[in-house]
Amino acid sequence: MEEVVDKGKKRTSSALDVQEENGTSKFGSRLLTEENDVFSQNAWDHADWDEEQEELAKEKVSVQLENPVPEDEQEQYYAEPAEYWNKFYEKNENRFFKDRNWLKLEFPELFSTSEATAGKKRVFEIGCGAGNTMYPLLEQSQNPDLFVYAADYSKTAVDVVLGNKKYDPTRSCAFVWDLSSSEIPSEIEPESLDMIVLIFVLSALAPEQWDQAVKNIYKMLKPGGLVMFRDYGRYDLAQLRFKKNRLLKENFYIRGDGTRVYFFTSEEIAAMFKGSDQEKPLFEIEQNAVDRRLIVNRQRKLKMYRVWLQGKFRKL
Ligand SMILES: C[S@@+](CC[C@H](N)C(=O)[O-])C[C@H]1O[C@@H](n2cnc3c(N)ncnc32)[C@H](O)[C@@H]1O
Repeated sequence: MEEVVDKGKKRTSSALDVQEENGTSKFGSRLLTEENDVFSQNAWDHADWDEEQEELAKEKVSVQLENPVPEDEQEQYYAEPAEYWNKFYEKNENRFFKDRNWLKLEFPELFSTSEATAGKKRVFEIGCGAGNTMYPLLEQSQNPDLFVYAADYSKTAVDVVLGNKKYDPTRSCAFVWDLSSSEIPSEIEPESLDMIVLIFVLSALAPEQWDQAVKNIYKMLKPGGLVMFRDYGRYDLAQLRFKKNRLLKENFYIRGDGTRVYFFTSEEIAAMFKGSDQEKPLFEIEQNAVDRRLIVNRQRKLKMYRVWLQGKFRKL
């Protein structure tokens, strides 16, 4: 099992170092029952989050709020955000392909599309990066009628997907597309998809783009189609580690490599998928969970929390 540990080194944040932690069972099973045992291992699942932690987190965030990115520097991060991801993929070459044991455990519905008897299924991985969902799904697929689309607004990321020797145009299609754009991609028919995968991508959008993103997702899914979502939660250690002059807006930051990241609450996610200007909700929420893990640095006696949100939303 891969653990996230704080090596206590000084470093600048990058999109590479903040998104992974694998569990061997649903949301993990390393339970801390005796507080005195806290430094006896490196990580605990379902960690309690008490008032003291909440206060500490708020204090850190209030320092960040008082010291945002200088106003005259902010515009560049809104102007061409995909450029920073292009640089990220140029620089990191193959280091971003992750072995995701948790994917199948957390999203069995996704993998049910790959069963021999599943029939015609269409899945779309948005913000696909290197294809961290598409490739494992296709690799184990027994379903000749499964087709997987993958899109990213970073051309370099899409080139990485296309350049993978496992890329198979008879079973998949990768292309450049921005989730926040006003049109759905020409490759995809309205109401044609069974599932959409959003793993660590909504967090890269600016809050004013959420609405359009959800509209696009809604438009592409069949009625009854499912969204699989996993992303950063409020007060994740990656948020609390941000130093001064990295905050663009509340809970929205610029990493050292120029990529943007938002830290959500589950209430924000629920509101987003209900749809803002609709009386009738767009999606039924089947799961909207907080996955909180306590990460311990035994040497430095430090306690930190990873906080992820995970959701499953069904188009009504
Ligand atoms: C943190 S990475 C996650 C990549 C992949 N989903 C994974 O989990 O490995 C975020 C990805 O979303 C892409 N992205 C960010 N904003 C996007 C947008 N508006 N439209 C499409 N892709 C976007 C980035 O280029 C990047 O590849």
